[in-house]
Amino acid sequence: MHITTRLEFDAGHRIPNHKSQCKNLHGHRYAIEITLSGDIITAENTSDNGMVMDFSDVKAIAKDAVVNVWDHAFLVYQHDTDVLNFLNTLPNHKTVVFPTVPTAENMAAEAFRILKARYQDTYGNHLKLEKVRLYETPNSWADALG
Ligand SMILES: Nc1nc2c(c(=O)[nH]1)N=C([C@H](O)[C@H](O)COP(=O)(O)OP(=O)(O)OP(=O)(O)O)CN2
Ligand SMILES: [Zn+2]
Repeated sequence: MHITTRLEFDAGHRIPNHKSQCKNLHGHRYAIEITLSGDIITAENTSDNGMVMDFSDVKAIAKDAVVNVWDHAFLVYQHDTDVLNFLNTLPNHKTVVFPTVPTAENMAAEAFRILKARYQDTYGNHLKLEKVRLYETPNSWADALG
């Protein structure tokens, strides 16, 4: 069985060296969809009975590990020196330094890497992170698969 839940957040970024307008500082209302696989839990008289994982627990983990970290932050590539130096002049600015250029593809891959270890199987139901889908706009997204 597969389950998917979706969260949204706002963040700024730029793609240095982009051939068009994405080299400018700008922001998106991102959406992230988390897909897990596992057996349906059959544990009578428990809150999780009939679920792969409670959606609220799926979301709580994603918020804690990724969404709250990236929300209202500026995501900057670690080698984008001009922007990084500028952001470092702003007191208490929420800046997230990315190891890769913060494209939808790299953000999906980074979220997958962070979240993979966070979804732990507590009922022996073979819980597994299958996919992270990262929407940069309503029309464009990237999938990171396990
Ligand atoms: N493969 C990728 N291509 C592009 C990415 C990306 O992450 N992966 N990112 C960008 C820019 O960040 C840009 O902000 C988004 O580009 P675009 O889709 O052209 O933006 P629109 O606002 O025009 O999107 P609509 O869906 O048409 O509203 C560029 N390319
Ligand atoms: Zn963009």
